[in-house]
Amino acid sequence: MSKEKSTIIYTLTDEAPYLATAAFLPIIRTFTAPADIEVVESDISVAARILAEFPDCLSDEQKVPNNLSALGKLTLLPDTNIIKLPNISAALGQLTAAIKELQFQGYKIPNYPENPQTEEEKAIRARYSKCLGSSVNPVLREGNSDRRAPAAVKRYARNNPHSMGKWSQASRTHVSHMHGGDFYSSEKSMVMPQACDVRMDLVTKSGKTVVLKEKVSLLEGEIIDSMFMSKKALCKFYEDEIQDAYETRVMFSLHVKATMMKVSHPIVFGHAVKIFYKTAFEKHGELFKQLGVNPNNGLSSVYEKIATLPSSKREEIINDLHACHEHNPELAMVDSAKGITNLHSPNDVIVDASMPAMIRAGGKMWGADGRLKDTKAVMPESTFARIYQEMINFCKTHGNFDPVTMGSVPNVGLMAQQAEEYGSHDKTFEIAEPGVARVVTLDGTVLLEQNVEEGDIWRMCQVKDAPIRDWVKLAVTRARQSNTPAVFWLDEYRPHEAELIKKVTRYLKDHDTTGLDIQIMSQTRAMRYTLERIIRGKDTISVTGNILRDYLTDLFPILELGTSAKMLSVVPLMNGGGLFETGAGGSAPKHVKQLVEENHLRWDSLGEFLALAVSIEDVGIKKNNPKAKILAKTLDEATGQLLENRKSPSSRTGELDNRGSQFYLALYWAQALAAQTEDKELQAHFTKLAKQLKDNEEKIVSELSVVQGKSVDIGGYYKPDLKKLEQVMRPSATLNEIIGSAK
Ligand SMILES: NC(=O)C1=CN([C@@H]2O[C@H](COP(=O)(O)OP(=O)(O)OC[C@H]3O[C@@H](n4cnc5c(N)ncnc54)[C@H](OP(=O)(O)O)[C@@H]3O)[C@@H](O)[C@H]2O)C=CC1
Ligand SMILES: O=C(O)CCC(=O)C(=O)O
Ligand SMILES: [Mg+2]
Repeated sequence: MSKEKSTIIYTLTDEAPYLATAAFLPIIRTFTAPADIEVVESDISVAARILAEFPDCLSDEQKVPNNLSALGKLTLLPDTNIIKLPNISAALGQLTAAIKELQFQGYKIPNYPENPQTEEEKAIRARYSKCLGSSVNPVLREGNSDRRAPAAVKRYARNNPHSMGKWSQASRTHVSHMHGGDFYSSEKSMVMPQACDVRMDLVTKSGKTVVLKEKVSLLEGEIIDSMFMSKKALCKFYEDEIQDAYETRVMFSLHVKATMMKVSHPIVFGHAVKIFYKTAFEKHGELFKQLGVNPNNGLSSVYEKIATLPSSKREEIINDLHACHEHNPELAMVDSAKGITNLHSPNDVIVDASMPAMIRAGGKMWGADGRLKDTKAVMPESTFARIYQEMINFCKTHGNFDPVTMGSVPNVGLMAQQAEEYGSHDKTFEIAEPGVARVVTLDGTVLLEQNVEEGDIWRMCQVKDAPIRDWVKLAVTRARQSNTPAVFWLDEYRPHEAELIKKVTRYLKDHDTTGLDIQIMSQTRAMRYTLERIIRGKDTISVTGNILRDYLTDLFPILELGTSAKMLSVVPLMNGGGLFETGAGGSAPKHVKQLVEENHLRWDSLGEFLALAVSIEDVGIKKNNPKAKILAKTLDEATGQLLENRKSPSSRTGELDNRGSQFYLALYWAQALAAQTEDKELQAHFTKLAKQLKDNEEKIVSELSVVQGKSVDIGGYYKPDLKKLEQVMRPSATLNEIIGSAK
């Protein structure tokens, strides 16, 4: 075996996964040390990213390195091995809350200038905007996405089916999307015949040329798209849908992804807020403007900004807001107990998680009275909304899916090198005045142009040729390795996808596809085809663009497994390294609340366990490290044991939680290492650990459970205090002692 030390980089992120890491890292290090694998941390939490942007405001002790940028560079190297946990893609409310907390902790960073006037304020805002929305994933995902439910996980779900709401043919739940004026209907696309630099500008009706983006460097073969969403059409759509929901007495809900589509979707969300609360916004428009109310941050922005007003004025506004509910449909709730609606904050309802939850619940969402009801799920962009309607149609006809018998839908997703929507963040603009929006080469040739009006959202997306080739290759590899049909979900009527289809057809010829079943279908057909197979217990790989990668890898796992936390989520980096993501879901804010209030962490670290196994296996293969290979294999066995013995965390306080589940993983892993005979050294080492853990099982489990039920202090939400966190997350002295001494 090579004696070279290998490194796995373990990211520190936010919220529940960060809490879980505080307990899990010491365990990991105890297991990897004998295989000469060093596990190093890299803090890419939203708090760390903010601090890294403002070294000039911090004392020397407070300064932190820009880990994200360093990791971004490492993703280009073949040796890189990163485990990436879910992180906050901050909506503005989350960003400002994090800033406030850091200021409170003594970091002298500036306030977020919501309405920057001076050059200095504009510069501060530009720095903060680097921490907004999806700003980690597009940097690290230098490869395409391979997400699937491992066999043991699928088997567990079949043997222990989660609850599923019943679908009725009489359900009135449906999806509403725009039929014109959205990105889909305006999209133009082209393939770059050669590399060149372009700019994005607006030639206004009054004859000015406003440069919106000075330079975008494009490569030969790159697909670029220009598209816009019409503000007029969007507002008319909302008016009609709100009225329709009111007349037909069905609940209204809005589903966007304001975090990942960090420029366009907050605007899309804000228009819904302004239209739903139209009379109040009309009456108090001037005052709201003065106060700096930003509807793109949801109704919570109104409540926040009016807090300083005299109580009589405040009450008047609140009454006017409430009055809007009288002539409007009922709104779906995020938290009915607290009166928090679907329009409260743009990061409360994130489409990839919210739509599957609704479909799993039989097409229902919570009403203000705490009851589940049918809903009009409004998703303005028609591009992908239709897949959900297709699934709803299917459920109405066939009833709910059965986790015991249903097949599986792994995904191969295009996302490398800021593909598609990931690359649109700095190329999305709210148009200030009517004119022609253009993508122009620096020598003046117009490549794409469209007429836009004030308030329209115009954007450019791009996808480079190399990621497309890699994506096709990954699809063929997965189809071959799993002997499963693969379907490219591509719509020939969408200009961007028509170009993709041409490339896919061409690049498929580079591979031996004999005996493989690989097809290309529009999204709705692909959904229908996949569902016809799923109810027959058959698996189908979905090969999709970036948005559907995101949507489908929550949708199918939530239906199949009850959660997307149990997904294996691998990003084979294009230059040979590996990015191993954990699960396919987010960072579960409500889990933190439960920990702080009741000292119970329901977060399931199964995603981390699965990611760790493939990450260690990667070390084993690339570094020719047989001990690592054994560690990976036995970790997989341990994960299987954990599922079989039902040692996953429970959601109920007092029962086994994340920490207990991690203890069992350690026990089963040590036992599996003790049982193997390939490596005597590892066997001897872990036999002792396995015995100690087993002998103390009862004591450890009791130490982990006795602390539950009381509130705890972790010293911060976005930047917890390390000592306090360690105390809370590692409450078993016995376990700590055994893990510490075994290293
Ligand atoms: N890869 C990434 O970095 C991603 C980051 N995010 C970020 O995460 C945050 C929250 O996003 P949201 O859309 O609310 O989605 P989440 O996936 O965080 O939450 C939805 C629900 O899913 C369940 N869940 C998710 N993961 C786990 C797990 N490991 N163990 C147990 N239950 C789990 C929980 O439901 P319950 O408790 O009811 O069982 C949770 O409340 C946002 O800030 C978002 O930007 C979102 C997606 C991906
Ligand atoms: O990048 C993000 O903001 C979210 C990513 C996500 O939801 C996913 O990868 O599933
Ligand atoms: Mg997602």
